[in-house]
Amino acid sequence: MQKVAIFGGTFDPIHWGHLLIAQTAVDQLGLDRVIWVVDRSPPHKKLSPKLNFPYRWEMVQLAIADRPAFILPDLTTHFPGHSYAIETLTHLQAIYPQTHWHWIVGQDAFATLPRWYRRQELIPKCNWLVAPRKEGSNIELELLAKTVVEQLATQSIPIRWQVLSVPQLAISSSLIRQYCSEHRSIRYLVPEAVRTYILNQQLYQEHHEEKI
Ligand SMILES: Nc1ncnc2c1ncn2[C@@H]1O[C@H](COP(=O)(O)OP(=O)(O)OP(=O)(O)O)[C@@H](O)[C@H]1O
Ligand SMILES: O=C(O)c1ccc[n+]([C@@H]2O[C@H](COP(=O)([O-])O)[C@@H](O)[C@H]2O)c1
Repeated sequence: MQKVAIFGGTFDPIHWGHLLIAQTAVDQLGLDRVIWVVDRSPPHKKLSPKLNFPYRWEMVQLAIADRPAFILPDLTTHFPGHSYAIETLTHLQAIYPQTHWHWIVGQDAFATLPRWYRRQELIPKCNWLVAPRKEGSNIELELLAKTVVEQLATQSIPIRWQVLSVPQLAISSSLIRQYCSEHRSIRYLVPEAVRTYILNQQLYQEHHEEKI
């Protein structure tokens, strides 16, 4: 059985934090590959307006180009609109049989797991790899995980999960967008190819975050 992890996100844009998490998962679990899934239009995110999907997809492709173990499938023909995690997993299971599945999530996304669509089917099918997101937050993450596990237990959903031992980088896509809009450098926050792409395409020149 090969070991594969799915890493889904908006990636608006992809940054070094994402890449470090994926590489840590490969090393810690001995994964054969990580499949990057760029969300077209995540309904759970109310930020506005998201960069068009093709730009976000292209930046992920640039960022992972030198890593054969990182795969970016083109799911647009199968899922032209939004797709939920369970639909993505079911689709990939057909392409990669004989696979032990993992799913990479940051601490904040992990907290929302008890509300994901068709979670009764999805959650038991994967080993959940959780990346801490707040500095010095080991205790906080333990408490969060306890809450998540309890919430799932009340829904009779068993979960296998583990923490990724990743050095925490306080980098977020929103920070990159903010820096761009303030004409600050994003060097060392994103891979060079991504930085050049953002500059050439003049992305994130205006700041549109909604306070919700
Ligand atoms: N620095 C980080 N440390 C740990 N997890 C992260 C980090 N950045 C992103 N993630 C996780 O990666 C996944 C995809 O993240 P996403 O594409 O939404 O980026 P983001 O930086 O969280 O974006 P935004 O700032 O717009 O909310 C999510 O599960 C998120 O929790
Ligand atoms: O399938 C769902 O119901 C679902 C609900 C919330 C989040 N997700 C997935 O969680 C991943 C991280 O989400 P985000 O918002 O941090 O980019 C991404 O792959 C989303 O598709 C999935």
